[in-house]
Amino acid sequence: MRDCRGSTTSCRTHTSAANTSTPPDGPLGKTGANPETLEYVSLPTIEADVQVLPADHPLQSGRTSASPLVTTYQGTRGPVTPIWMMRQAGRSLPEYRALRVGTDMLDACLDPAMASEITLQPVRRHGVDAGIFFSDIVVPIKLAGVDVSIVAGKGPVLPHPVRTALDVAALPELDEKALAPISEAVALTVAALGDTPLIGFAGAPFTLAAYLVEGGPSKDHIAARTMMHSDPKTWQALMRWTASVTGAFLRAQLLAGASAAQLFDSWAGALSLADYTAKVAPASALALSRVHGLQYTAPDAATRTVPIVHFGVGTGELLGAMHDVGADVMGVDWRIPLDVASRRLGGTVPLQGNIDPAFLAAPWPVLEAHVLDVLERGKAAPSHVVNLGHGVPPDADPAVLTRVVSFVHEVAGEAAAAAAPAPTANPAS
Ligand SMILES: O=C(O)CCc1c2[nH]c(c1CC(=O)O)Cc1[nH]c(c(CC(=O)O)c1CCC(=O)O)Cc1[nH]c(c(CC(=O)O)c1CCC(=O)O)Cc1[nH]c(c(CCC(=O)O)c1CC(=O)O)C2
Repeated sequence: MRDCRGSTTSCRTHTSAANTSTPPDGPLGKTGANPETLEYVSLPTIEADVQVLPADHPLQSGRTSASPLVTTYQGTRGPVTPIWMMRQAGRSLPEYRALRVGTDMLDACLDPAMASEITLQPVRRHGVDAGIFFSDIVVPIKLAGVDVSIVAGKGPVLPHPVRTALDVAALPELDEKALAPISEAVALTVAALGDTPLIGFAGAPFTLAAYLVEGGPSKDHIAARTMMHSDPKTWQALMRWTASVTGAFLRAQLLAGASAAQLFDSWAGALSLADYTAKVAPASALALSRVHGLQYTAPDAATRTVPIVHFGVGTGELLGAMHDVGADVMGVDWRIPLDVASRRLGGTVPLQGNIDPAFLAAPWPVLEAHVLDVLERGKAAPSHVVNLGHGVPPDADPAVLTRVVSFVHEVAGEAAAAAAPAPTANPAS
């Protein structure tokens, strides 16, 4: 949790202890990258883009600042263990499938009324503790003017992969006015959500760059990892571009009313720790610098920043490095138990996760035992928001998802009741 109390002008990004030098205007702007060698020498110190959230923002007006999600992300354990699920909106819901008939995925993302309605569907149905904005990680790339589409059953496809220095130089800058449909959809959603927080999200620079270089989904991201090593200058320019568009996308969602942010580096698990730290982390820090400085006054009068979650798949070895780019909360996939993840993070970082999506189709007693195990292991962290270890599978049974949400709320409620002091018999006498 970053509490900017006492800070007059800025709240800086989290930086690594190794951060010693700050050469002016390196390849990532005012960062710690060495412009001579084009190698990152340390995590950058980047000045956050400071801005006080508008008075009617749900965090500033107090609608969501004391919600279970926000306070748990800030490290406080309350009587409710909040739960939401990645991909809670979308194909698992019949109401989504009905609404999407005849509308292309990216068109749906850019139709404010439709994106808002889809975001609200799982909140109404499941009673989750947050909405996740319905969009996609490639939306800001599309809004910048890059040719990208989402092919059903395959994922994002780019007919012109970005492979050379010229390709990178030709990438169009994102005109932030193009983000208007995103801001509009978020504003509509937040108005309907009341005191339930909305989470904004974006893809991290590496995961986006991997799509751009490969031209679509791939197993091992070998083309992207090859560019990283064989043409570091082009790689850095590409990472700078992706950091810029994705940072702007996330910032627009938060300014328009989202109460928390999640950065997805879904494919970072393909990287060694050394490559992640040297070639990727600085760009993720740069993207997050666009949202670190968004401040509000909390109910306890402290100046706080919007909570930021960082999530990746297969990133058990990278947890510390991914936290160091400036995350408040670490999302954990199903591969390592939460108590192990917490230990790796020094026991000080709020966690989110990590029900294995494979259990959703198991008989209820098997799923129930798994959820209880996740809740128990989550106690090792300062606080815990329940989620899946990755997205809801498209064929998941929505009734099972609702049951998991009620069960998590119930178990937490029972634990809180058991911990409360026993009521005194006949207090009047
Ligand atoms: O298969 C994949 O998950 C990756 C490829 C893929 C992406 N968008 C896509 C697809 C095709 C598909 O889902 O079938 C295409 C995509 N994005 C989305 C949907 C809706 C759905 O899953 O039914 C769909 C399927 C659309 C359809 O065919 O109807 C929406 C989406 N993507 C995402 C989010 C954020 C979230 O999960 O909470 C959200 C919105 C929130 C929500 O649905 O509740 C995030 C996303 N999109 C994407 C990635 C990259 C990850 C990866 O490539 O493994 C990631 C990050 C992640 O899930 O780890 C790219």
